[in-house]
Amino acid sequence: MAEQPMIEMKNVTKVYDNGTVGLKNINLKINKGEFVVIVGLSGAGKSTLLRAINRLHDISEGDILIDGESITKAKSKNLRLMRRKIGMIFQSFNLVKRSSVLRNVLAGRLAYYPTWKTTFNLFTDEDKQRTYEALQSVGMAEKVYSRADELSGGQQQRVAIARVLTQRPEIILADEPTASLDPKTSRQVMEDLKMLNEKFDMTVVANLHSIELAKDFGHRVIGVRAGEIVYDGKMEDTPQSVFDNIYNGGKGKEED
Ligand SMILES: Nc1ncnc2c1ncn2[C@@H]1O[C@H](COP(=O)(O)OP(=O)(O)OP(=O)(O)O)[C@@H](O)[C@H]1O
Repeated sequence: MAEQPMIEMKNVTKVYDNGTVGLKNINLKINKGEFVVIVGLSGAGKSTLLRAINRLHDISEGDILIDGESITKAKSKNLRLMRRKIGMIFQSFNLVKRSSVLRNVLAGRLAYYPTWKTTFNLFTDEDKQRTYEALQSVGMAEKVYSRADELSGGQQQRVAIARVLTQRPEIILADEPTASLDPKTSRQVMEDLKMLNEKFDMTVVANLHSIELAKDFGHRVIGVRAGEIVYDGKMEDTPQSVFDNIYNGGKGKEED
C-alpha cells in the first residue's frame, strides 16, 4: 500500500498573540491507521500541536496537509469539508450537557447537513440508526434518552467517542482524553479509541499524561518539549529512558 501521509506538518511554527512560541518548526508525517501518542511536560505544546492540525488554532508559519490537501490554505466551504474528516475528543468531553445523549451523538452528523435541516431536527433515519449503533459500540445504548449531565465523566467521554464514531472521520485528535477520569475508566476510554483505530481504521493522535497508557496503547510515540519534537519512534523501540528524559527535562535532543 502506498504510504500517503494522512497528516503532514511542514515547517510549522505557532506564535501566540502575546508572543509565546507554541510550536517551533515542526516537521511530522503521520500515516493512515497509525495510533500516535504525544507526550511531554505541561506547557510543552501538545495541545497546540493537536489543535493546529484541525485549525482550531491558526499557525503562524508553515503548512499542514490533511490527506494531501492543505488545511492551512483551505477557505470556508473547503475547510468545513476537511474538518469533517477530523474528529476531536476533549478532556472536558464537550457535550451539550442539557441535551440528550441521542442529540449529542447525532451532532456528529451535523457537518453533513445544511444548517436549516438541523435547526428543524431533520436528521435521517439512517443517521439515527448510525447513532444508535455507535452508542452500542461503546456500551452506552441504554442511555440514549438520558441527559448528558446525568452521566458520569467516563460515560460522557464514551458518548463523545460515539459522537466521533457517528461523524466517521479519518482522523481522531484526542486531547488528554482521560485526564479527568479514574484509572479504570481511563483504560476503557482508551480501549474505545483503540476500537476506532482497529475496527474503523481511523488514524488516532492522542495527547496523554499517563506514560502507562501511552505505552499500552500507542504504536508510535512523539515527545514534545518547549514547542519542539525531541523524540519520534515506534513504541516497541522506545526505552524507558526516553520518557524519563522528556519528563525530567533532560538536556539535548534524543535521536529520531
Ligand atoms: N491561547 C494562548 N495564548 C498564549 N499562550 C498560550 C495559549 N495557549 C497555550 N499557550 C502557551 O503555549 C505553550 C504550549 O501550551 P500547550 O497548551 O500547547 O501545552 P501542553 O503541552 O498541551 O500543556 P498541558 O499538558 O498543560 O495541556 C505554553 O507556554 C502555553 O502557556
